[in-house]
Amino acid sequence: GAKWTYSGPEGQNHWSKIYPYCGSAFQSPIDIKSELLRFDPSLRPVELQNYNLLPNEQLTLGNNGHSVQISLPSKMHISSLPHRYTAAQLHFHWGSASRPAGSEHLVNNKQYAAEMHVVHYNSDKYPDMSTAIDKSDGLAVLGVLIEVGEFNPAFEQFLKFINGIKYRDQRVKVSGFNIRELLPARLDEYYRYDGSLTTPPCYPSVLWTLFRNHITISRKQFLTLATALYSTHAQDSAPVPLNSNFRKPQNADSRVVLVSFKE
Ligand SMILES: NS(=O)(=O)c1cc(-c2ccccc2)cc(-c2ccccc2)c1
Ligand SMILES: [Zn+2]
Repeated sequence: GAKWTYSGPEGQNHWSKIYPYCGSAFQSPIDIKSELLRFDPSLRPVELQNYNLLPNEQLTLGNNGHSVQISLPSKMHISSLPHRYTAAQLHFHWGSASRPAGSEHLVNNKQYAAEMHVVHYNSDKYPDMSTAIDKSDGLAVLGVLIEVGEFNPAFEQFLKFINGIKYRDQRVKVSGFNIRELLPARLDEYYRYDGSLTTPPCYPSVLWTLFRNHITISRKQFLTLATALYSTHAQDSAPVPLNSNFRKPQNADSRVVLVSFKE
């Protein structure tokens, strides 16, 4: 990706100078506060197809300088939305060893340790992700809040290879595994709102689904994620650690956040 960072002279307060949408309405993430919520009984459980990948399926685990991402096969898709949304990739946002809180969405002002995003695009209407990325019904992202707690075996399936992608643009192949195991048990309880990419170019093209329930990873797993990576290339003389890669909460404006659950 182009030159943008989360802090400093190219940090998030300056993104809108190069990427105008970053200063526009309908931005993500937001702090999901109780007063924004409206229960919507029509919100059905999220239905996922082909998330249980077999070990003979190869996935690409990569460091794009801003996050760690896993490419996903196009047979994976969301089938419970008005259009089919086909999976593209998943990636993470996290804090740092000294300041573990690094989720992008907050819930009533609570910031979690990290957040996973599973990015899908509307393959009914658009031929590929780059066509869909700036369309108002282009993308659907599933967000999962992550807390430090119990060890997470599913997380280990890719975390054990993270030392192979320490530097920007490094990639390794990892075996397929059940991506459903990275999600919380309850896919019927979630927040839903219209928002944007949380990174430049910040297109307001995302239908956000943030699951109510968090998943956990161990402190050791969190520290591995928070301390293993650099945002610079291997040959750069001044390595820059990759952590605290989260955008701060944006103005909710007059947006309502729909919820699929009561109480
Ligand atoms: N945080 S996010 O979910 O809004 C997001 C979505 C996509 C994305 C990915 C594929 C198709 C379309 C959009 C890419 C990023 C990204 C993160 C780090 C560095 C560069 C880009 C972030
Ligand atoms: Zn993201």
